Amino acid sequence: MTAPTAPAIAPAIALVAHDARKDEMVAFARTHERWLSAFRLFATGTTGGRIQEACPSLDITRLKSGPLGGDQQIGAMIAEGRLGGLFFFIDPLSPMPHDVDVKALTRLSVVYDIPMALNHATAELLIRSGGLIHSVPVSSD
Ligand SMILES: O=C(CO)COP(=O)(O)O
Repeated sequence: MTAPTAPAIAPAIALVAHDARKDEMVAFARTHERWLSAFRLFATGTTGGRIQEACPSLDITRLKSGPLGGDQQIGAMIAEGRLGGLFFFIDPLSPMPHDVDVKALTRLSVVYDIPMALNHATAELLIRSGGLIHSVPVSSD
Protein backbone atom coordinates (compact mmCIF):
# COMPACT_ATOMS: atom_id res chain seq x y z
CA MET A 1 0.00 0.00 0.00
CA THR A 2 1.44 3.38 -0.98
CA ALA A 3 1.48 6.34 1.38
CA PRO A 4 -1.06 9.10 0.61
CA THR A 5 0.48 12.03 -1.21
CA ALA A 6 0.02 15.54 0.14
CA PRO A 7 -2.60 17.54 -1.77
CA ALA A 8 -1.31 20.32 -4.03
CA ILE A 9 -3.74 22.79 -2.49
CA ALA A 10 -4.42 22.67 1.20
CA PRO A 11 -7.68 20.92 1.99
CA ALA A 12 -10.46 22.98 3.46
CA ILE A 13 -12.17 22.91 6.83
CA ALA A 14 -14.65 25.21 8.56
CA LEU A 15 -14.65 26.60 12.09
CA VAL A 16 -17.90 27.72 13.70
CA ALA A 17 -18.84 28.44 17.31
CA HIS A 18 -21.94 29.72 19.03
CA ASP A 19 -21.44 32.68 21.35
CA ALA A 20 -21.21 30.61 24.55
CA ARG A 21 -18.51 28.46 22.92
CA LYS A 22 -16.44 31.14 21.20
CA ASP A 23 -13.83 31.43 23.96
CA GLU A 24 -13.39 27.66 23.82
CA MET A 25 -13.03 27.75 20.03
CA VAL A 26 -10.43 30.54 20.25
CA ALA A 27 -8.44 28.57 22.84
CA PHE A 28 -8.68 25.46 20.64
CA ALA A 29 -7.48 27.40 17.59
CA ARG A 30 -4.55 28.89 19.52
CA THR A 31 -3.50 25.48 20.77
CA HIS A 32 -3.65 24.01 17.28
CA GLU A 33 -2.66 27.05 15.25
CA ARG A 34 0.13 25.23 13.44
CA TRP A 35 -2.03 22.24 12.61
CA LEU A 36 -4.79 24.50 11.33
CA SER A 37 -2.37 26.41 9.13
CA ALA A 38 -2.09 23.35 6.85
CA PHE A 39 -5.70 23.88 5.75
CA ARG A 40 -7.70 26.38 3.82
CA LEU A 41 -9.83 27.79 6.60
CA PHE A 42 -13.39 29.06 6.43
CA ALA A 43 -15.45 30.39 9.33
CA THR A 44 -18.71 32.13 10.04
CA GLY A 45 -18.30 35.87 10.49
CA THR A 46 -17.94 36.45 14.21
CA THR A 47 -16.16 33.18 14.92
CA GLY A 48 -13.69 33.91 12.13
CA GLY A 49 -13.02 37.40 13.45
CA ARG A 50 -12.31 36.11 16.94
CA ILE A 51 -9.96 33.38 15.72
CA GLN A 52 -8.19 35.69 13.29
CA GLU A 53 -7.53 38.18 16.09
CA ALA A 54 -6.07 35.47 18.34
CA CYS A 55 -4.16 33.64 15.60
CA PRO A 56 -2.73 36.20 13.15
CA SER A 57 -0.76 33.52 11.29
CA LEU A 58 -3.95 31.90 10.03
CA ASP A 59 -5.58 32.94 6.78
CA ILE A 60 -9.30 32.61 7.40
CA THR A 61 -12.00 33.26 4.82
CA ARG A 62 -14.85 34.78 6.78
CA LEU A 63 -18.35 34.05 5.56
CA LYS A 64 -21.55 35.68 6.79
CA SER A 65 -22.48 35.48 10.44
CA GLY A 66 -24.42 32.33 11.29
CA PRO A 67 -27.82 33.96 11.84
CA LEU A 68 -27.41 35.87 8.55
CA GLY A 69 -26.68 32.83 6.38
CA GLY A 70 -23.14 31.76 7.30
CA ASP A 71 -24.21 28.27 8.33
CA GLN A 72 -26.00 27.90 5.01
CA GLN A 73 -22.91 29.03 3.10
CA ILE A 74 -20.87 26.33 4.81
CA GLY A 75 -23.63 23.82 4.13
CA ALA A 76 -23.47 24.74 0.44
CA MET A 77 -19.71 24.15 0.43
CA ILE A 78 -20.28 20.69 1.86
CA ALA A 79 -22.96 19.91 -0.74
CA GLU A 80 -20.55 21.02 -3.49
CA GLY A 81 -17.74 18.80 -2.17
CA ARG A 82 -15.57 21.75 -1.23
CA LEU A 83 -15.23 21.10 2.48
CA GLY A 84 -13.66 18.14 4.20
CA GLY A 85 -14.18 18.82 7.88
CA LEU A 86 -16.31 20.85 10.25
CA PHE A 87 -15.45 22.04 13.75
CA PHE A 88 -18.72 23.40 15.09
CA PHE A 89 -18.79 24.13 18.81
CA ILE A 90 -22.51 24.33 19.47
CA ASP A 91 -24.43 25.75 22.43
CA PRO A 92 -27.14 23.24 23.28
CA LEU A 93 -28.59 25.37 26.10
CA SER A 94 -29.70 28.54 24.32
CA PRO A 95 -32.54 29.10 21.88
CA MET A 96 -31.25 30.26 18.46
CA PRO A 97 -33.13 32.35 15.92
CA HIS A 98 -31.40 30.33 13.19
CA ASP A 99 -31.91 26.92 14.73
CA VAL A 100 -33.11 25.53 11.40
CA ASP A 101 -29.82 26.60 9.78
CA VAL A 102 -27.80 24.87 12.51
CA LYS A 103 -29.82 21.72 11.97
CA ALA A 104 -29.39 21.95 8.20
CA LEU A 105 -25.62 22.32 8.50
CA THR A 106 -25.19 19.36 10.83
CA ARG A 107 -27.56 17.34 8.66
CA LEU A 108 -25.54 18.01 5.50
CA SER A 109 -22.35 16.98 7.28
CA VAL A 110 -24.01 13.64 8.00
CA VAL A 111 -25.48 13.34 4.49
CA TYR A 112 -22.06 13.86 2.91
CA ASP A 113 -20.21 11.98 5.65
CA ILE A 114 -17.97 14.92 6.54
CA PRO A 115 -15.93 14.55 9.75
CA MET A 116 -17.72 16.87 12.19
CA ALA A 117 -16.80 17.80 15.76
CA LEU A 118 -19.64 19.39 17.71
CA ASN A 119 -17.67 19.88 20.90
CA HIS A 120 -14.13 20.46 22.09
CA ALA A 121 -13.47 16.87 23.19
CA THR A 122 -14.35 15.46 19.77
CA ALA A 123 -12.34 18.17 18.04
CA GLU A 124 -9.24 17.10 19.95
CA LEU A 125 -9.82 13.46 19.03
CA LEU A 126 -10.33 14.39 15.37
CA ILE A 127 -6.99 16.16 15.30
CA ARG A 128 -5.22 13.36 17.15
CA SER A 129 -6.64 10.78 14.77
CA GLY A 130 -4.29 12.15 12.13
CA GLY A 131 -6.73 11.11 9.43
CA LEU A 132 -8.24 14.43 8.50
CA ILE A 133 -5.43 15.99 6.55
CA HIS A 134 -5.35 13.28 3.88
CA SER A 135 -9.03 12.54 3.74
CA VAL A 136 -10.51 15.92 2.98
CA PRO A 137 -11.26 17.11 -0.52
CA VAL A 138 -9.31 19.92 -2.10
CA SER A 139 -11.06 23.27 -2.25
CA SER A 140 -11.11 24.48 -5.83
CA ASP A 141 -11.55 28.24 -5.52
O1 LIG B 1 -24.28 31.33 14.67
C1 LIG B 1 -23.32 30.69 14.34
C2 LIG B 1 -23.45 29.26 14.02
O2 LIG B 1 -24.76 28.79 14.02
C3 LIG B 1 -21.98 31.28 14.28
O3 LIG B 1 -22.02 32.55 13.68
P1 LIG B 1 -20.96 33.64 14.10
O4 LIG B 1 -19.62 33.03 13.99
O5 LIG B 1 -21.14 34.78 13.13
O6 LIG B 1 -21.30 34.03 15.51
